[in-house]
Amino acid sequence: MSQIALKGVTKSFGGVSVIHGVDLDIETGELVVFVGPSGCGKSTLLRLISGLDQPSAGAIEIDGRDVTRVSAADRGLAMVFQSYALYPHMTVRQNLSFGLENTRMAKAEVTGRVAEAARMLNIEPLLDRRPTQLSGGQRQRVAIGRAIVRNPTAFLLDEPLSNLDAELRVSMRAELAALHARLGTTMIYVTHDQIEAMTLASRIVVLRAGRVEQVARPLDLFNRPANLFVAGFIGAPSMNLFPTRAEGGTAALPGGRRVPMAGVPEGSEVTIGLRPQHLRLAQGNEPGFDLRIALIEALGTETVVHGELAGTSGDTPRRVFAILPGQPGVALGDILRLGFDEAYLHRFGPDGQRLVGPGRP
Ligand SMILES: Nc1ncnc2c1ncn2[C@@H]1O[C@H](COP(=O)(O)OP(=O)(O)OP(=O)(O)O)[C@@H](O)[C@H]1O
Repeated sequence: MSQIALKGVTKSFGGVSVIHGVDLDIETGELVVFVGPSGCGKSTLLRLISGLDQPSAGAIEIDGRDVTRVSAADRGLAMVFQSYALYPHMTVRQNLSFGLENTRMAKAEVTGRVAEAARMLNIEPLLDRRPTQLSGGQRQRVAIGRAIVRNPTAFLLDEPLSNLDAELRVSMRAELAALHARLGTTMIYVTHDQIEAMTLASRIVVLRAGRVEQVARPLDLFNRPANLFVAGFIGAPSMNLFPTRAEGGTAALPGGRRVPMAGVPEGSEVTIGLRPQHLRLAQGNEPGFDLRIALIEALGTETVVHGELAGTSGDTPRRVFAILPGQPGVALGDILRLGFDEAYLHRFGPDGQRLVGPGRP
């Protein structure tokens, strides 16, 4: 039995439908991350699970109990927001204990839980300060501490790190991963940050316009995107997608190289995907396609090349990204011939869904 289950959950605001029949099962102890473009419904879905909003149709179950009409306070979940939402007039200690005192918990129990959370989050020296006397990272720790002391069934985190600077995000990300491993409590986490999603998640839920596009473990999502949307959304820079046509069991890529494309009707419009990191400088006479370099991002460990397909006709030349290892010594305007291994090809059918079959992952 899943711990948190969404069954046909739908949400409309003033007649406008924003969540369209979402089904989702989350197991105990998972860290599930919601990702998707701005406005796709990540926060709305989290608020529906938390009980801050009510679904228009469908049901939400926690530990087998239908909680669809149960108030947020009685669902046993704890929410952590991007904005921290700390009480400014209270000390850190009071911020941590306030919610528990309201439940009439015994004082000794409250003190014990606050001390344990403060120790876990390394905020013991800050207990007598007010939020204005804390850095952003410290405030976020307090917000997480306030969730921990409640000993919730699950944590719901809405972009908890997005107000922090880049360096702090990285360290807080590691702390959150360690915290999750230590507590073993289910977490549902909304983020815009793909690195956060890839590194933290047990499974990622990719949403688009209020619908689930794919639910999978991070590397499965990267290696086997279910459709063109997920292929283009996961991975930065994005997967290169080449629309083409199936002819005689093969399909042509720019530059003329033909690759196997069995199992689709002759003449179908298909798409071939190649990740930037799977393109490499062609060896000898190896067939490939020619890219004119339009931009170079030299990162030291790797070089991201933005190229235009040489010989592309029409007004907008096709952009192709390649990630080359190290510092290959390329210059703007150079023409590179890029090759690839067929094992790395992604194939999508006329409906945009991944083509799977013998010999294809
Ligand atoms: N209270 C509301 N009233 C009306 N429309 C709303 C309300 N809350 C959200 N929406 C709409 O629902 C859609 C989903 O919003 P939501 O905030 O869940 O998206 P999101 O994926 O979290 O976006 P972002 O990544 O930008 O935070 C949007 O079109 C938004 O405008």
